Amino acid sequence: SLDRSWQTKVYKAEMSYEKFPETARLAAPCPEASIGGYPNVDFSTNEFIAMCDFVAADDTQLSLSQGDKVLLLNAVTGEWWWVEHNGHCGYVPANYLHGACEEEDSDVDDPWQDEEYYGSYKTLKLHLEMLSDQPRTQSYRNVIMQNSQALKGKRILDLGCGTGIISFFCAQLSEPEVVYAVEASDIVEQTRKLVEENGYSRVIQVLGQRAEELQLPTKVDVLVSEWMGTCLLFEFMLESVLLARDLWLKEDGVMWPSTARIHMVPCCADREYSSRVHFWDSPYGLNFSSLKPMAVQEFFSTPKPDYVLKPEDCLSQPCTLLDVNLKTIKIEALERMSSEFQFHVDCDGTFHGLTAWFSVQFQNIDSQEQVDLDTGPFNPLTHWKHTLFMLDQPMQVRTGDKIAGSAVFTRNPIWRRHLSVTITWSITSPSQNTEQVSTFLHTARAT
Ligand SMILES: NC(=[NH2+])NCCC[C@H]1O[C@@H](n2cnc3c(N)ncnc32)[C@H](O)[C@@H]1O
Repeated sequence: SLDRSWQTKVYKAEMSYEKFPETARLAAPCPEASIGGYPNVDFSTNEFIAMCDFVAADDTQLSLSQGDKVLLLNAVTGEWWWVEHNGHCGYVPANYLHGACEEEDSDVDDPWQDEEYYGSYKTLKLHLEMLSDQPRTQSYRNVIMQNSQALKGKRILDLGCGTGIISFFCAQLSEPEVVYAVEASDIVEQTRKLVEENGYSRVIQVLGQRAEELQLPTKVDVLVSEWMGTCLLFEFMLESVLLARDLWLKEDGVMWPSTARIHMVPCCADREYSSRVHFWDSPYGLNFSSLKPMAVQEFFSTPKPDYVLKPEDCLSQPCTLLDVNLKTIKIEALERMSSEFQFHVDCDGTFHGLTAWFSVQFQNIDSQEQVDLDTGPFNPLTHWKHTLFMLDQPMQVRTGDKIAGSAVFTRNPIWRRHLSVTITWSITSPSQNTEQVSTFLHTARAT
């Protein structure tokens, strides 16, 4: 029979390895690292911080609130650690905890990992990938074309301009008074040359600095930026955009994108599950199935940021988890964003995981229309692809079943470009009228 109890899984979305692989060395391994074989946990300090609330499921576990400091007494397994907090001891899921440092600021000397981050944008690789992404780049071009009249004589800030493509669209398709093209990585030297060689030096002013240090002669009418990362938020460049908004956008100024949404859908991901887990059943006729739990742990405790979801693998209509208004959202709201969801399964199949993607909308200046860039499975694929959150244990679901729960996006209190996603869900069938029989934590240790 189908296990109907609540499941919770914390995915630590430290998926930056593709972008700046050096991050791996940031969590310096230490001699004790052999405890339970965690490659990246720094045991030199036994103080850890709870990265999000944890509700004990029984009296052997210890409830914590986000930010609580605990003492690690025994890293019993990769999943459960025996810790002490305010005189109480108990088990806590290891991946709810982040290595605290004695002096908060000294050990974490680069919480934004800016060296790796801007280092990854100084070469052409990522800029080629972004410029080659037609749906992405064409959306910005369409917005500027549709607002060509409204942009006449306006001051525009293009934040994180990269090679300057958005600034070029503004100068080429309209007649703004000025476009401030701001770029912190070394690619900016090339951008300066491109502006010169394309004859836009009178309109486009290239500023080689971080948005955080930006000094402009006046406020601007339009703040346009392509800041979206995997799962919308990853990299948290959004914080820089909101900072620039608060400092340099006029009261009645326009944000492009104007709104941003995260969408999610339950899906079948049989190929992914088979190739990583069922593989161990009988490689070369041998029984390696005892490795399956380790495979689930290793491959499914972080989201897969480059998944391509096919429409036919969706098990229900998608839902919108977050809907952010970029003119009004406050920076502190980014620390923790949560949302309930409810999916009505509309086809029989295997529920392997949940896939997320984002869409952004650009509000026209002089009309109600808007341009929509939707990176989801029903639209042309973009370089962001989709983000797959795999369950540890797939479940059979049938038409009419309901998958309900919540997703919490928790920004990493220490590594400021990272986030964790905690997904809690339960499945109920029309035939079954049982309430949730128990709440148990299904966590996975992230590397
Ligand atoms: N959509 C994304 N995920 N990435 C595409 C835009 C990122 C571009 O903005 C630059 N960039 C990112 N943050 C900043 C900042 N705070 N100040 C200036 N440039 C920045 C970065 O160097 C890169 O060229």
